Amino acid sequence: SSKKNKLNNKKKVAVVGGGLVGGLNACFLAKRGFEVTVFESREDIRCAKTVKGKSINLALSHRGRQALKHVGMEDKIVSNGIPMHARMIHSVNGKCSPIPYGRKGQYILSVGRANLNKELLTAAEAYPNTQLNFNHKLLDWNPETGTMTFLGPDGTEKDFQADLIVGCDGAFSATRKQFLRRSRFDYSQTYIPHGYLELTMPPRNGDFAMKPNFLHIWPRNTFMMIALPNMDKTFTCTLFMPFEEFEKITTGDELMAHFQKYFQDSIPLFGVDVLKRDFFQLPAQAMVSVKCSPHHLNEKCILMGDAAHAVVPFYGQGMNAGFEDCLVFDEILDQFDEDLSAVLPEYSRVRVPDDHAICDLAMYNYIEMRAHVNSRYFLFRKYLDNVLHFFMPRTIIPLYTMVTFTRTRYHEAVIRWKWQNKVITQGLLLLGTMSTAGATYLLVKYIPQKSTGSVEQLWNKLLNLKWFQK
Ligand SMILES: Cc1cc2nc3c(=O)[nH]c(=O)nc-3n(C[C@H](O)[C@H](O)[C@H](O)COP(=O)(O)OP(=O)(O)OC[C@H]3O[C@@H](n4cnc5c(N)ncnc54)[C@H](O)[C@@H]3O)c2cc1C
Ligand SMILES: Cc1cnn(-c2ccc(OCc3ccccc3)c(C(=O)O)c2)c1-c1ccc(Cl)c(F)c1
Repeated sequence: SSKKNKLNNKKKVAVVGGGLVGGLNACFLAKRGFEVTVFESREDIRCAKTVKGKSINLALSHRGRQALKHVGMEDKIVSNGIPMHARMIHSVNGKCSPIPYGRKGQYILSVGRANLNKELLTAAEAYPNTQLNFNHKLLDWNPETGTMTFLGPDGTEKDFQADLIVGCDGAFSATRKQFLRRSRFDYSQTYIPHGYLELTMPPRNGDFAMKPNFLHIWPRNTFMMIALPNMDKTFTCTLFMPFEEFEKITTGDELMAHFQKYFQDSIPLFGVDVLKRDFFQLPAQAMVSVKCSPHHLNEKCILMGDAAHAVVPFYGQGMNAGFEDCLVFDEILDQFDEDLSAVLPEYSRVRVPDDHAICDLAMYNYIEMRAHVNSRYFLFRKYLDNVLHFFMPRTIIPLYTMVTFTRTRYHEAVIRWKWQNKVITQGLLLLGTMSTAGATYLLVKYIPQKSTGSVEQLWNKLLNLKWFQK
């Protein structure tokens, strides 16, 4: 309402971090009429040539799309993404097996990180009540007054006052520093022994080297590789290996021997020279999992995105969860009529269990894939999921489907998944018991006469047992 908007313009909100979640949050908050100021430590990536750092492309799925849709960005982002309707599982022998994600409409999108970040910054900047400040690095802030201190482009320190600070400054958040000084603030971080490295698979004869509308996966237990398509007909392949394995590969020959053994089909698609160039260009990057609680401090500050919950990338949900943070916060602002003293605690109460659940799910996937998942197991599990879901669509919904294609709260998806596993286990047990009983019955019935006495006695004893009559 205009009255509310008039009131809002008085609320000054500082968004720390102009990455994916900070960019989207700026759109949400500006759309609501707040006076939004974004502070980003890096330069404006829209002027920079290339953006080094994290993954070059990402899987965008339902949760992230719903958040983008709320600020009118979904169509633009989706139009620049490439749909992946199925996984393409690459076996060691080079065989490729597609497994659909679900019904026709269920697909995930490969989107370019840099382009997404640029689009979000441009969309935020389009609001008259938004200002973007680049080359501004948050040094610290005062929880009582809300005064922030930034290191500006000229190397001098600048203070800034806000009614609300939204910390979207990533896994190594400076905003979060103040939280760590508070009593009853829980914090944990875990580095996993795997690192990741990005390799580019060039086009072949002017077209994609592999089928583009798939999430390509080479599951090799300890080693995994995935490939997501880009608009320029390249694939960005991410190789996940323990750091100690990366350290063993120091020469081109060692690299080729490794790829011959585990990812042989990909060698002609990369080309030996490209593979060697990309592999030795940058060191493998670390992956950290961060959990904390609560996500707010007083009614002054709220953490969202990786600043609140950095997840290992084995579910393709980090950005989607961060985008959903923005949507949940917006929903609670509506619920409590923007009364921050109620909104911030409610946001932590509602969102922390879900952000912790996706942290745990991503780590579970990592451990499960590292331990069990080769291509045969991957295919078996996903076929089983799809068959059970086909015959009992309302009873059995694969966990990946709940996480990726619905907005089922992450922690509720885990509860339902555990219940489903119990149903499946008991179902299999019952099936086993019935078939054993059936087999025994047929055995007893058709065994030649002379030897049936003892078996008959046994059979009657079995039938008289209590547990048979339940
Ligand atoms: C290899 C890999 C693959 C991934 N794949 C996927 C995927 O497929 N799907 C998915 O959903 N997610 C994926 N993710 C996760 C996703 O990248 C993150 O969840 C997402 O980038 C989080 O966004 P964010 O804005 O919270 O943090 P970031 O993207 O880290 O942005 C933080 C911003 O804050 C700025 N900043 C930092 N400190 C300060 C400071 N002191 N002052 C001012 N600014 C500051 C930084 O410069 C940066 O611009 C992947 C991550 C990795 C590492
Ligand atoms: C970027 C992105 C988007 N989604 N996923 C993803 C993750 C896990 C999956 O299943 C786990 C599983 C398979 C088999 C048995 C148990 C669990 C599936 C699936 O079901 O297709 C898809 C990824 C991804 C990210 C990193 C690696 Cl290493 C990877 F392989 C895929």
